[in-house]
Amino acid sequence: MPATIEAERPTISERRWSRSLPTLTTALDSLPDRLLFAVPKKGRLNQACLDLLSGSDIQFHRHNRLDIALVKNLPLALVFLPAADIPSFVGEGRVDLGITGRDTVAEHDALNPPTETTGCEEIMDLEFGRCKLQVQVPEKGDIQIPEQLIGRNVVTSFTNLSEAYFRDLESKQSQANGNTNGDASQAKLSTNVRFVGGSVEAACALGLADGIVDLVESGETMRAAGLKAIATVVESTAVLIRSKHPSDPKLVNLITNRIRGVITAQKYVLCTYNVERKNLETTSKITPGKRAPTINSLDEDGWVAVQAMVLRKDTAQVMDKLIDAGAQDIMITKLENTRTI
Ligand SMILES: Nc1ncnc2c1ncn2[C@@H]1O[C@H](COP(=O)(O)OP(=O)(O)OP(=O)(O)O)[C@@H](O)[C@H]1O
Ligand SMILES: O=P(O)(O)OC[C@H]1O[C@H](OP(=O)(O)OP(=O)(O)O)[C@H](O)[C@@H]1O
Repeated sequence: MPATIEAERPTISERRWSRSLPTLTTALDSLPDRLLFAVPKKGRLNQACLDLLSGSDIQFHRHNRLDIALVKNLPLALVFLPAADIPSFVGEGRVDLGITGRDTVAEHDALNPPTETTGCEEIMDLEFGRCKLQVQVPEKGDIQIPEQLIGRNVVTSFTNLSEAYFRDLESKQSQANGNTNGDASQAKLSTNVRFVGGSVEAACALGLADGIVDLVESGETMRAAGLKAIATVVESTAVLIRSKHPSDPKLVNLITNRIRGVITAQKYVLCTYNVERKNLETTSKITPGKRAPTINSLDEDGWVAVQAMVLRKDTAQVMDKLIDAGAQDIMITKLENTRTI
């Protein structure tokens, strides 16, 4: 059950609809008039996605254990799926829109290269869920570079990306050794890449692997397991993706604009201050705004009031610089929502 979105009482037709739902597949088939939007059902991206839907005024009621929710105020249905499966559903056009990690899209594409009609199109970087898929080895071991893992055991949940990564390494090494017999990239992989679904970091200590390929955010899990990173395979954040031919492109645009508005509001704050007109050129360079700062005259001769959007992460530095440039009465206001182009 989503924690931050307070569920409203379902309508009678929604209750009937959910009672009549035997499986997810038949449910999807019975929703021809609704755009389908996949969101991670659990895990690291789940809560941020629910917050994004709430900020975008996408109202829904999710019944306990049910992986589909009808949206009350738009012709949309949410489908709750494991993050790693979302690129397949979107890429094959079964679902129109989705939010997942860029790493999962890359993992899908490594096995199913996009064609003119299949594959996912990235609409927007959502700037949360930032992490790196990295090659890791025991900190105290003898392996220092990924080439030393060639021909050895590697464990991961990202087998397609890992195989592609080691295939590339093997092919480069083979060329460096002067091997020109045939296409090295088609040769059998000598590195043994094996799949595990979770707790990948335990594989080296348990003797299952010489190295792993796993996600790193803070690095705490990696260090706690006595591992160190020696290479990065992919850098990832959460992304909004769409299928190549969504059922309702206009609605896709509307949802995209709403989500972009929420993301912008999270990223920026509104900075207002008063400044003497003679210092305005300097302060405008500090706060150029997204397009240009808004400037209003003050009732006091020679003074103006300025408003501009500032990146939230730069707020303290911008305020320091404004003070040095002669600005006064500086205020920072949180943005609830935005619609900018
Ligand atoms: N430590 C992390 N920090 C930031 N983002 C992460 C982290 N781990 C995973 N992610 C992102 O979240 C996506 C989903 O990963 P997660 O491990 O939450 O999935 P899950 O397997 O569905 O959930 P769970 O691990 O709870 O079973 C990843 O593909 C990645 O994009
Ligand atoms: O660098 P950190 O901040 O420590 O995060 C990295 C960990 O997060 C993910 O696992 P998760 O906790 O989602 O569980 P899992 O091992 O079951 O996938 C990932 O697989 C790492 O183990």
